[in-house]
Amino acid sequence: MKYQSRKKALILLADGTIFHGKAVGETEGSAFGEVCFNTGMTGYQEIFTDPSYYGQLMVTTNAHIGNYGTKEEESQSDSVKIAGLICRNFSYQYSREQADDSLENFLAKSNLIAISDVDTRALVSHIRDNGAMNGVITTEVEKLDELKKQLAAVPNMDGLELASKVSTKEPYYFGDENSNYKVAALDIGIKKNILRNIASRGAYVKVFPYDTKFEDMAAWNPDGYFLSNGPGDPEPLKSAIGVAKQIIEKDKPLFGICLGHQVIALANGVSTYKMHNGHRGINHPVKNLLTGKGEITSQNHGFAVNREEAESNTELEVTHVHLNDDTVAGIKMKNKNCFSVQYHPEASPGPNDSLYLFDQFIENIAKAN
Ligand SMILES: NC(=O)CC[C@H](N)C(=O)O
Repeated sequence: MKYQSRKKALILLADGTIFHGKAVGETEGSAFGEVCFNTGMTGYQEIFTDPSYYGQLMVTTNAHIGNYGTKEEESQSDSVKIAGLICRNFSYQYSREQADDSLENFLAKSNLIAISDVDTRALVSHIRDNGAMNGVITTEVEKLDELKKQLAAVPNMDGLELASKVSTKEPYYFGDENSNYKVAALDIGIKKNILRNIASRGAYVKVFPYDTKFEDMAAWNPDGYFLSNGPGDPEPLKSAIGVAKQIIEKDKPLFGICLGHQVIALANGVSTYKMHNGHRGINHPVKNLLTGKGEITSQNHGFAVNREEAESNTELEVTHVHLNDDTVAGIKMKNKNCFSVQYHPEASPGPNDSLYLFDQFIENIAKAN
């Protein structure tokens, strides 16, 4: 066995609770962030590279992580985006013919701090009962007092703007320029599989940096607009909220996913709030109130749209609800070409029940043209 005497490691939570573990491979150092957990049994590479997780320490509840290696095309962005990994059993060996690397090498390329052999069931129960909180994972177990001080200075996710940390610096194109339609996407943390899903339905996408003005997007003359998923609190995203307001005012086809959905709600004067614990997994049940059908969805969010405000807003209709806790899972505007969902129809990872939403977006664009 390669790592018989692995270094001691631990996770210290903001409330002082400590869980012990061991360093993964050559991992050394400390990583701070908001501790959150994902219950997906597959899709670790997609999760680790999803820009929405920027600044978060990821606890994977599946008992085995790494056992099918990694494969370039499964990454949802150009690098690992989580702040650190906490897992139960880390597999140094992998068995999948198509894999092109081990998870250990994949994470090492990003110098990610990862710890394993943690009692993740106890840790998840603690977070579920006490709510989302910051933490630090470390191999510097002798520096506990210093780490406690540093941890106290880590900002709370509530109120934190993070889209600027993951957004593209320059606009870029995705798809076939001879497509039927043009979609302008505001990158506040976009996942690759969203781009694939829009492009494969006959739209050429231009991706714009998070702080692009509406006029600069409109100058490309797009047929529709897209607001992406992304990390952090939606509330500080004043520029994106302004862009959404202008798209809505012009009644251009607009679709938003997750952070983009929250931005659309805020553009309509509906507030968002930090949840006790977010939804992160690939088996979240949602009901489509327009069709009465259920869908099993991929989710990853720690904020949500205020349901009472959304329901009493005369411009809006709540179209989807989360069946576990009745939170808002989707909205549309009654008299505008605009809709959004809190979850991830592009999956990656997760089920494909909700792919119809991309078809709907393209139909909305077609109707408007
Ligand atoms: N996946 C996302 O877009 C997440 C949105 C937002 N950062 C939240 O946690 O609620």
